[in-house]
Amino acid sequence: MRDKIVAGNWKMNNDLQEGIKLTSEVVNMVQDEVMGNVRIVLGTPFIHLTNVAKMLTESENIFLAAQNCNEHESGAYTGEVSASMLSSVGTDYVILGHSERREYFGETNKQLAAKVDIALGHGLIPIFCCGESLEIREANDHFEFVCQQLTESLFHLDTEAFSKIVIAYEPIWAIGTGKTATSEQAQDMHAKLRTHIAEKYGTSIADDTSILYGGSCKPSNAQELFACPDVDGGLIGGASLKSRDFIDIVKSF
Ligand SMILES: O=C(CO)COP(=O)(O)O
Repeated sequence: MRDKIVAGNWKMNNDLQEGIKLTSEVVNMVQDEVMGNVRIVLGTPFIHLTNVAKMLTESENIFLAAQNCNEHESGAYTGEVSASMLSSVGTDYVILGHSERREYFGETNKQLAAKVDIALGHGLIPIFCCGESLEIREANDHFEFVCQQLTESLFHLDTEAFSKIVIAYEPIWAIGTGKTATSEQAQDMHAKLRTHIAEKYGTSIADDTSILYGGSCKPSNAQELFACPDVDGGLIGGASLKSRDFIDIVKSF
């Protein structure tokens, strides 16, 4: 059985006080309201991790994610943060290969393969992001493009290591644009990715891999997206910055 996951990606938003306030609102809502069996993940900026980790010690179903890690173990990489540092402060997940990191920081599939390895090596669960631009979709190359992102960054893993990975499909044209993929477009891609995983690792591993959708997911469309058989949750940007919206998305399952 694969996990249902709703992960917030705060991106570069919230100072420490705002992050603490948002976290405490989420923790309280999760305590007070009835919700299904969903793993909730807070993807905070690095500087929040230590504080937020301490706030989550009592919460069994709320987990902590970083938004990136460096691919090297340690050393002279000024300004970077290592996977072992993330683990040492209680981080559970790390978002890797977000399209913003690919676009603005030049991250490549090959580099991401190294980030995935080091993250797993330090006990972090990668939330591996993939997704196509509008241009690629309009050229009808989107299935091939996204499958290749998985092949090049993940398919060197052995079965045991791959079974830990969470995938997030985020079509670039839907991120922060208010333009959500239709549930049919999301389902088609998720099914395609699951088949691609099955061809490499077998159907049992593919069936157990959580594949999240991201891109303008909000309370008004989450229910329809999460009802798709191959959509196992969401990676939420803008709507994760408001506790009520974020929790309403969690409750859309
Ligand atoms: O990039 C995203 C999550 O990683 C999606 O962002 P939005 O939900 O703001 O479109």
